[in-house]
Amino acid sequence: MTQEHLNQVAAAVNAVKAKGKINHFYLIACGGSKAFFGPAQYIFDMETEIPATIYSSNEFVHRMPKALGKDSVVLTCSHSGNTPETVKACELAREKGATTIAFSHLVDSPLWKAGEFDVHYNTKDEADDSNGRDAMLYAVVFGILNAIQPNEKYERAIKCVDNLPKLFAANKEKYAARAQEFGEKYKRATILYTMASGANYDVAYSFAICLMMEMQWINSSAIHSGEYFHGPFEITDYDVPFIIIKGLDECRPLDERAHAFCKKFSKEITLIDAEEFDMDGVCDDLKGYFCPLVAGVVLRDYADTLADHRGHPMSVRRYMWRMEY
Ligand SMILES: N[C@@H]1[C@@H](O)[C@H](O)[C@@H](COP(=O)(O)O)O[C@@H]1O
Repeated sequence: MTQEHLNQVAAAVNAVKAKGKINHFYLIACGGSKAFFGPAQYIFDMETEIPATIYSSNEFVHRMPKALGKDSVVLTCSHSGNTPETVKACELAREKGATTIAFSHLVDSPLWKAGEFDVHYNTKDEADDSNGRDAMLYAVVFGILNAIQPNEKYERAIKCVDNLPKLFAANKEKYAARAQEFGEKYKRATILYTMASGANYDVAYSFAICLMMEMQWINSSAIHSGEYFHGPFEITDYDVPFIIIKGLDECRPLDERAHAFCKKFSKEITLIDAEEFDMDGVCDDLKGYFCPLVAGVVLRDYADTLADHRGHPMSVRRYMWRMEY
């Protein structure tokens, strides 16, 4: 991580540390940026008694939770830095006296100006992943946890963040052939469901709403592995494709159960079993937390090869950023 990035993390963490009391962590963004906060919410939930809630930005703007105030910590993210509802949410939270931390790829963007503490990240095509979005988020999350309830576990987690580039490269390589196979097999698919739970649920969610619906115009929906049995499993059939992520956290039994049922009736399951991930350098008690980051990188490659086989670039949009909405 560059010194500049380390300074940004330190400023955000120190601001949270300086608060006498924290009543709530609010994690606010839209679409893929909202999904980015999923694992962070899971970590806060498992590691501290302070509640952490994810909001879609516009819902936050319209709801304005009652507990929001000077004791709150608000994390926002906008890749472009320009999504109006995210900027507005950050402005309102700051007006209410909350400590606002804004993640964005774009320095000096409207979100950057709205947030009190700004954290920049690189995209995956730039420089290296050590200043990437996942690295910056985990450095802030574990930094905050270590500041408010010091624990050597968080120090190990912060060290693991430096290991992310290696972890990502190893797993991309490990899954490259499977990604190719997936792209070829499903290039004519008209629907692709994703299933996961726990820390990985939002990886399935962003795969469905961003990578498939937004970027490939393929019908998709993320199904929570626990919720599968409460409605969605009725659509299971031999020709209905599912991507199932089996995670490494406390919720893995939910994924196991969904997979065990689904494979009886669907012949179209793409299983991403995190037990197979190369997690070299990640301590056992942290694997569940780092797993969604690896799953995200692997699934991005699955989507990229699919796009390639379909001849439909991931960058094409019909409506997004092209008109008023
Ligand atoms: N795939 C997502 C979209 O779902 C989302 O609407 C957008 C939010 O934008 P931003 O992160 O710039 O606020 O980001 C990505 O492109």
